[in-house]
Amino acid sequence: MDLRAEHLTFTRRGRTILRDVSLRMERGTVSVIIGPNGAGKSTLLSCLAGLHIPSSGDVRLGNASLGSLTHRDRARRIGLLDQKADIHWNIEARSLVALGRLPHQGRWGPDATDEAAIDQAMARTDCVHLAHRPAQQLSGGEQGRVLLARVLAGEPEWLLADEPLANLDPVHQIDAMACLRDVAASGVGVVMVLHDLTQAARIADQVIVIDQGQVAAAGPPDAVLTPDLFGDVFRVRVHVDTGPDGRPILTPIGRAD
Ligand SMILES: Nc1ncnc2c1ncn2[C@@H]1O[C@H](COP(=O)(O)OP(=O)(O)OP(=O)(O)O)[C@@H](O)[C@H]1O
Repeated sequence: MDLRAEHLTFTRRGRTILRDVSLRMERGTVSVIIGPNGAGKSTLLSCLAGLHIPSSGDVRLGNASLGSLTHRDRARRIGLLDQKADIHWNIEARSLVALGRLPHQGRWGPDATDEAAIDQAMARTDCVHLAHRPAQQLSGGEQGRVLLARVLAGEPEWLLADEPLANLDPVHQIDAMACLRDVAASGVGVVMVLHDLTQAARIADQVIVIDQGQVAAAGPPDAVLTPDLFGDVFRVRVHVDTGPDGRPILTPIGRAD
């Protein structure tokens, strides 16, 4: 079952933030959205998660319009790791992760399946030792891992993540990327916003470039991440190297203009 934006336009306070965006993402693959600041990437992710209602066009999950799903069904099927997911109240890290199971729970609270999903999500994101720490007191990177665990605990069909590597140190960036790749390999559709071009080139099956609210390009990394794109959309020159694994390393080295 795929996730599609069909001629999606989103207007807010008289400004058109997304214009006629059409995209298709498949389960079991990783799609990475890149683009300059303010291009509309986070807004697009919110539309794909069903949090913003399109001004025109539609977002469809298989044959169903997102707008036709109940909140609970949508929450079960789509997990969103938000860029601005602040932790506003004092709660232990494990209890925060447990919130990710809410769409699955009956009236009697978490059962053994829920507890196992919570534990597994915390293990995958290296958070087990943080379980009883107040989430507000964790570092930015630790909070990021706990919040990723919360989304994973919900075992969604679709995992949408806005800059999931923000604040993570190198080893946890590598672990998070491997975790998201594994999640996709298990059949989940992963869609994420990244700023790091090298990480995008390494993990993406499909790279989606958003510029000024429109799709500038979409396709496999090799086809999309070209010198022309870096110059036209990002306005930088990029040095391309090949890593020991044969995959590209992309380093912005100067302004294009
Ligand atoms: N609540 C809002 N009200 C009005 N305009 C908004 C709102 N949220 C976002 N915008 C505007 O929509 C545009 C796209 O914002 P968005 O956050 O989607 O961009 P982005 O590509 O994710 O940027 P960044 O890389 O800086 O995170 C920006 O011009 C932003 O100012």
